[in-house]
Amino acid sequence: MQATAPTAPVNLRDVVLDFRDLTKIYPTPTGDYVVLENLQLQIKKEEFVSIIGHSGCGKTTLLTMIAGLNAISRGEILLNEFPITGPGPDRGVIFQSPSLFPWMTAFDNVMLGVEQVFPHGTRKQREDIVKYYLDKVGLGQSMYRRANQLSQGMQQRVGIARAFALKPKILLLDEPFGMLDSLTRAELQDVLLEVWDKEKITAIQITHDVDEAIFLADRVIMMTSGPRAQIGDILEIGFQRPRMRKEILNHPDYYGYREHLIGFLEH
Ligand SMILES: Nc1ncnc2c1ncn2[C@@H]1O[C@H](COP(=O)(O)OP(=O)(O)OP(=O)(O)O)[C@@H](O)[C@H]1O
Repeated sequence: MQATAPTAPVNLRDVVLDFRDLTKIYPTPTGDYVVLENLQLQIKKEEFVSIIGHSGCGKTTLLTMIAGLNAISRGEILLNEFPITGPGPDRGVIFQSPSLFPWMTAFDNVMLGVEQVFPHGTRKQREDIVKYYLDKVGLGQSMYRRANQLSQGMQQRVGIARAFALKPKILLLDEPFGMLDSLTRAELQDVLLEVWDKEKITAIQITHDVDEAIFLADRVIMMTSGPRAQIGDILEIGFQRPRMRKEILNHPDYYGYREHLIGFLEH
């Protein structure tokens, strides 16, 4: 299928990430594997974007290139007009598993990153940042418990607190709730949206869950299946913010959005 990217023109002043002819090729023993080819996309400041697509189409590849952790083969990604060439504190990542130091408290796990990003503040200022975000994700009473004494959902709350506490310009989320049961998943979607609504940083999230994409995103980017994956379609989600789960589920547009996404994935 030849991909098109039917999207409304974006005002260039609002663009924070600009993907220009982005191509990724992995060398393999049987020859080059072209995962993404000539991908074009613009993401706006303060936008929440979800990316969905079949397994193996290149979503994580795309996210790790934005993070600067995976080399770009051809084309470029401009971040505020400058090409991405490596990782930096302007981009924060939340992975499926938050990789905490198990013997350290939730507080110390977040503090570790905050000390690196804000070395010039006072100890008190750094402590206030850590406490503020742990409180926001609902860990006000548990911040001095060791990470290995926390449930998976609580550990991911620490991951969310840590990512926001480092004050990135762009938040990259690689299936952050993929390992959680559906109840915890819904809880953490609410937590994420609550913190994000206050901070309004640009967020790009990979998910396999169409309901999650609709609940969280301003736009859902649908990727075609690889090899040579591109943007197949883009769906604008018009729900007002802040979003309440119950209102969204009862909204007359909800099932139209859902059918659009499922229709694309089943195509
Ligand atoms: N380092 C690598 N070397 C060679 N091929 C790779 C490498 N990393 C990923 N690939 C291949 O590139 C393709 C895209 O992988 P990627 O992990 O980006 O897909 P994805 O859409 O995130 O998949 P999933 O939804 O299953 O997580 C896959 O076919 C994968 O096997």
